[in-house]
Amino acid sequence: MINLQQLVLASHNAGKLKELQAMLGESVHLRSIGEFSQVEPEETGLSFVENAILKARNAARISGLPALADDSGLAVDFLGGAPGIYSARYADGKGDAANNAKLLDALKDVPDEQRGAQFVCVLALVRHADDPLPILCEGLWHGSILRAASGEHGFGYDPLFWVPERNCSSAELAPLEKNQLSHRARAMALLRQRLGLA
Ligand SMILES: O=P(O)(O)OP(=O)(O)OP(=O)(O)OC[C@H]1O[C@@H](n2cnc3c(O)ncnc32)[C@H](O)[C@@H]1O
Ligand SMILES: [Mg+2]
Repeated sequence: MINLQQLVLASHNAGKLKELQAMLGESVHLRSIGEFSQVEPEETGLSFVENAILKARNAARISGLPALADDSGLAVDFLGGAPGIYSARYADGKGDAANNAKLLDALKDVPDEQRGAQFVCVLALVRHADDPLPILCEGLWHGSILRAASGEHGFGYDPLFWVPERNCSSAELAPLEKNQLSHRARAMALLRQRLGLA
């Protein structure tokens, strides 16, 4: 059994922490790895799964507690799935605004019907740093890339991600709504089932 009262989130991204805590509810208290260390591990994996496991193991090692990691990103069809696992580093670490500007520029001549994309989220939960059996859950969210940013909620690429089922960008969704529809919500629903919380 995993002690969910003492679970560390292996992420330095405040947006993820807020969303994941809201999805888990008050019965699970997520502590941020930032309480233990400000050093971010190098994400050397070639897949979301590898990076999620790597981050979870690192956080468990540093904290001595079970750890949950979220590796996520945006896969754009026209770009062959890029930026993918490199989503956070797309504009060489210059941050969300630079990432979004680079994406808009890469797609500036691409017609609407070729602007499909999906958000991907892999959650990895390890009981301890050397856990041979991490729990892995994946969620996808299909949409397309807008021609200009729109909306103030969320984080990262949300202002550029068109949500066809709601006819707005994901940054225009209320946080509660994004947390029911998103890639992260889908991965978390599977994780809750696996943990017997659903
Ligand atoms: O690795 P940690 O510390 O968790 O934080 P990070 O921000 O570096 O996270 P990732 O390595 O998983 O990179 C995820 C990238 O994908 C973007 N992203 C992931 N989920 C998103 C969401 O729900 N909305 C918008 N952008 C998202 C996010 O902004 C990052 O640029
Ligand atoms: Mg990262």
